[in-house]
Amino acid sequence: MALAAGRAMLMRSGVRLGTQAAARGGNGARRFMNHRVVVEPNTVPGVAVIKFKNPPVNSLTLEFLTEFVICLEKLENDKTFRGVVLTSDCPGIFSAGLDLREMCGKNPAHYAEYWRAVQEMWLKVYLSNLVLVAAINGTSPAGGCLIALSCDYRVLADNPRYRMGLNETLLGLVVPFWFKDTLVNTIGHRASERALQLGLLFPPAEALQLGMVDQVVPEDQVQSTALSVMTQWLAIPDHVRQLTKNMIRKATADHLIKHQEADIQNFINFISRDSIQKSLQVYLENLKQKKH
Ligand SMILES: CCCCC/C=C\C/C=C\C/C=C/C(=O)SCCNC(=O)CCNC(=O)[C@H](O)C(C)(C)COP(=O)(O)OP(=O)(O)OC[C@H]1O[C@@H](n2cnc3c(N)ncnc32)[C@H](O)[C@@H]1OP(=O)(O)O
Repeated sequence: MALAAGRAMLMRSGVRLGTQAAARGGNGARRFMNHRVVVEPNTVPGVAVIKFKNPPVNSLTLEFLTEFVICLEKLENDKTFRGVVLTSDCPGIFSAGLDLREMCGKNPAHYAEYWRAVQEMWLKVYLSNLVLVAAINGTSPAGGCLIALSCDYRVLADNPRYRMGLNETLLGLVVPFWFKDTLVNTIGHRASERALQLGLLFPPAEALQLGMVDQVVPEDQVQSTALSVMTQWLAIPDHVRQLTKNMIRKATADHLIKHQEADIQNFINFISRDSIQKSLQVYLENLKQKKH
């Protein structure tokens, strides 16, 4: 169902599924390539590595979200895969979060389509039957952080330039309740109150201390650590682990599922306000200015 919706979304946004290519890597492994998401089976049996490849900053465009959901769905349906490592192909950036241009100067129909894609991506990641390990090899604000928080385990590169957190208030945005729930479930209520209101982005040592990530390792060991953690998780039989994960996460996901349409309407109303549009434009302008 989500796959069909995703395909329709891709068609609407002009992305041709026929451009997906399959090739053989050096180790003979099959390697699926979309435009923006690369899926590589790994040397660890049953484990794939998804690399985000939406340069320059892996922002979560509608096309990216659609490809990502389709990739995850394919891996879930392929019984040879039990775990996935999520990482980035863009140096120094895991994901810059939601694509600000998708939320700026568009019409309500576009905002509705975009927000549904964000919701569907989160539900797919958060409730995945696969073991998901985030190998966070770069900065990950807001929506990028949400993806990592929705995985089962997080390994972050020990680079003081990398920051992680939900910084929505710094953009003049209110954090969606399910982003908030995901953070609270990870770092607890009090730490979330402070982090969310101040829009804090944490360097690795602080992210570790807060429990936002599970491990901080040297940058060149992020993926290998994620793969060895995966081996530990895969030692548990899938069905008991999946039932346990579902038991823990279901209430949080159901909260969004129950209010999905209202959440879309709230998003449209909020993002369409002149004051919010101005804030986003100023934020984008500031990103440009800092280059000069
Ligand atoms: C009451 C009801 C409430 C209902 C809910 C309502 C609203 C909530 C809605 C949404 C929640 C929002 C979630 C989000 O994820 S918002 C996005 C947050 N992301 C950020 O703040 C990151 C911004 N980017 C950066 O800080 C930096 O770009 C970087 C990631 C640290 C990388 O820095 P670097 O110096 O390497 O690159 P540049 O800054 O030069 O960027 C290159 C290029 O990319 C453009 N860009 C960067 N980030 C984004 C983005 N998120 N979306 C779109 N485009 C982005 C940047 O502008 C540059 O473009 P250019 O054309 O100038 O080359």
